[in-house]
Amino acid sequence: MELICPIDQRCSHQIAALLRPPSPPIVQEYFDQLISKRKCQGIKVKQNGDFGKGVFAETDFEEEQLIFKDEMLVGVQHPSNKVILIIFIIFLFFWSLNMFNGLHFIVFPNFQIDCLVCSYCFKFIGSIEKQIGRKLYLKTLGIGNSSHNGCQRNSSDDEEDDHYVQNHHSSEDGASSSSGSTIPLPMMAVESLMNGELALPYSNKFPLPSVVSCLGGCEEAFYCSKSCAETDWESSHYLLCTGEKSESRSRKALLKFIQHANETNDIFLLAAKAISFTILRYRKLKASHMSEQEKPASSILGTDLSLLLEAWKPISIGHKRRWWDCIALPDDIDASDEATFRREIQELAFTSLQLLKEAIFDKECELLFSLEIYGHIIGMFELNNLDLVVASPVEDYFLYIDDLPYPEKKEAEKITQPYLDALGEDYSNCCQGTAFFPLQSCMNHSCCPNAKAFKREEDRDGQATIIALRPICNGEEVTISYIDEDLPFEERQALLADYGFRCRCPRCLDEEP
Ligand SMILES: C[S@@+](CC[C@H](N)C(=O)[O-])C[C@H]1O[C@@H](n2cnc3c(N)ncnc32)[C@H](O)[C@@H]1O
Repeated sequence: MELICPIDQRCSHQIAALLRPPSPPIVQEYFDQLISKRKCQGIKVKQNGDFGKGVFAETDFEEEQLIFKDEMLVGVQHPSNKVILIIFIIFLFFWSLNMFNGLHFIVFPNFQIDCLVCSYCFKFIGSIEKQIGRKLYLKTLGIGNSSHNGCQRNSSDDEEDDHYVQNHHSSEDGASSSSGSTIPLPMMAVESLMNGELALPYSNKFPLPSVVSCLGGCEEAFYCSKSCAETDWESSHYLLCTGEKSESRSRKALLKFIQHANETNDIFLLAAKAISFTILRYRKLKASHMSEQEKPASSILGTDLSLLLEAWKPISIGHKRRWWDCIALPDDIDASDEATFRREIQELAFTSLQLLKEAIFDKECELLFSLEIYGHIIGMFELNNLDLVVASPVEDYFLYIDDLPYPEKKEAEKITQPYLDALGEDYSNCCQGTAFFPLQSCMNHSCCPNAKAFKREEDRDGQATIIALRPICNGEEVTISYIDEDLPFEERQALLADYGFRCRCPRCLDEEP
């Protein structure tokens, strides 16, 4: 049965206008402004390279030098890395009623655990005690799915995306729990961490910003500052908040949409942010346009598409294809089943879109709710996203204790070791998610790259950080590797085929049989 999206049928011309790449002068102006805003004047986005857009050095860079940092346009923490707070609150409620009084020890199953981070900039927030206490609480609930330690990619992620892992320091040596499995802790000990009664030794060496609540009152978003809370609210959360002050059309529908995304693919949460971001930009543009013209809304109906095109510009600039056309065929799907697989992906996107439409539909921006647009937004994320990784201060804390001189270390460990044992290997879990970075997404691939996406010790938020792998001269293109470039030629080409292209970097041209 054919999927029919009425908006696609009715508005095919306007949808084609939204999907048409902006003209080169518009693209240039957009990136020049972005580079100036980011204060990364050492680079320029050029459009006339061999592979379309690319990032070029405008100065010389030394090996290991920071080339630029890029702020995400939209990003999400993976649901498996974040507590589902509704369950958490129910748990706390029963606990406050002393309904768990009979339970004197918490049993810690081997589940992946959460990181409490700012929902806008992804910095860790609260305190070392809150981070640890919360992790231990949640372990008792068994929230999350499969456990994987440290900051490695989820096994369900594509192997070919490994280049996008922004590694940070390894936790191979240093602090460790006394056994591979976790050791239960008395409930009181965990509770006193959570409510701030217990201060762990030396935790003041790792201060974290206090937790700021969501402006809409939801229990899913938390921030490191009022400014992050306000910026997130204005850029997309206003429509996607599930709290009392939510401006969504239906909170129930929104919860359904979120649940569906959590159960299927969190790329839908990112797509929802992109749509909400565009709707809110459109409303702002329209309001300022109206006040400039001093005319009522009805009189500028004819210019709506141009306002929507302007609001959509940051998304329109990203390289994109339809999700179900560009997604890599998983290894376990036979080539003869490819058409069915792609069809199922399209149906999944359609289901998600219907749920989102019920939750935040806006008649004036209805083009954004067409399946064609939804498919292209998700496809853009599929082709351009970078893994979001922020190292955990909890790991740093335990490493610090481990590095203390002997008498201090022994004293401190009397208190900290039971917590480390209860956390087990999960003590080093970092914040993980996925995000779209406008400048970084212009970087082309090379199998002999001169740069890498890499977080340094001081990079403790969700920004993308690009570092020179070797000296780079003024005028040279800055490239990263999307895959493991140490693989042989054919394997590299096979992995890059999943990105929809055959590599024509100097090394591949040289190695081509
Ligand atoms: C993330 S985008 C990079 C920016 C892109 N050039 C643009 O114009 O938006 C990746 C796309 O750039 C092109 N590309 C990047 N590196 C390439 C390479 N080494 N060989 C051939 N095409 C490449 C491919 O079309 C690929 O799908």
